Amino acid sequence: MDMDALKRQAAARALEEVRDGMKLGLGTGSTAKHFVELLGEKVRTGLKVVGVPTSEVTRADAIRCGVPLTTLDDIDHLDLTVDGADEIDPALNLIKGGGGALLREKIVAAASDRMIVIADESKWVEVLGRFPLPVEVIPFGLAATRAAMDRAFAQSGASGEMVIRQGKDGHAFVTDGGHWIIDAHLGRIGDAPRLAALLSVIPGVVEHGLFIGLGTSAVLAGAQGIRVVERR
Ligand SMILES: O=C[C@H](O)[C@H](O)[C@H](O)COP(=O)(O)O
Repeated sequence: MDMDALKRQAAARALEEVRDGMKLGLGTGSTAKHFVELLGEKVRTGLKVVGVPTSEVTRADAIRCGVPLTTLDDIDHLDLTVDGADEIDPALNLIKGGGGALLREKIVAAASDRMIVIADESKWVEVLGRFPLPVEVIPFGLAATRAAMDRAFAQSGASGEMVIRQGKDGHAFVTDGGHWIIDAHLGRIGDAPRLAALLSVIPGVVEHGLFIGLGTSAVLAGAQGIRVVERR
């Protein structure tokens, strides 16, 4: 079975958790896109929900699929967020932001009672870090921010190259919030909660892609079927 079919299976399993009247966070990425499409099918057959998209791309997808939308300016709390991830560890800590949407994704997940992470099995890892960690930064003062990030990596026992993400046009990739992304190639993040705390206090860091304690369950689709992992 191809990867895309697995992603859709995970999305379909998460959809089973959606109830009438729910306020939903709508994730970003190729896996979350399946969820939005399947949710749209349910809405067309009468399901009443409202969604908050985590990116402009997801907003456009949701509109195309007929999913009613609202914002976290109009409501302050969500029942459930369904989103993908770049890596998931056994504590359900995540790396997110491969698609550049980590800031809105984290705001939305933090405003939700529950976050279901949907993915194919390839995203499951014992230790985070093989996937480059996306860190959203303010372009102003970038050298100073990079130096502070380097110190944070060292203090948490990690190290690696930092690369400013480029867009298709060859210029710096710009997030929906107007910021840049540094991808940190750390290889191994031995203490993800500590690194998350250290990165969070750097002034030029807007947000980082470590999601600690936000995922409440993961739906993983693989060749052997679907596995649901609850956070302990
Ligand atoms: O910024 C993007 C998001 O964090 C995505 O949820 C993540 O990159 C996973 O995307 P995909 O489902 O396409 O692998």
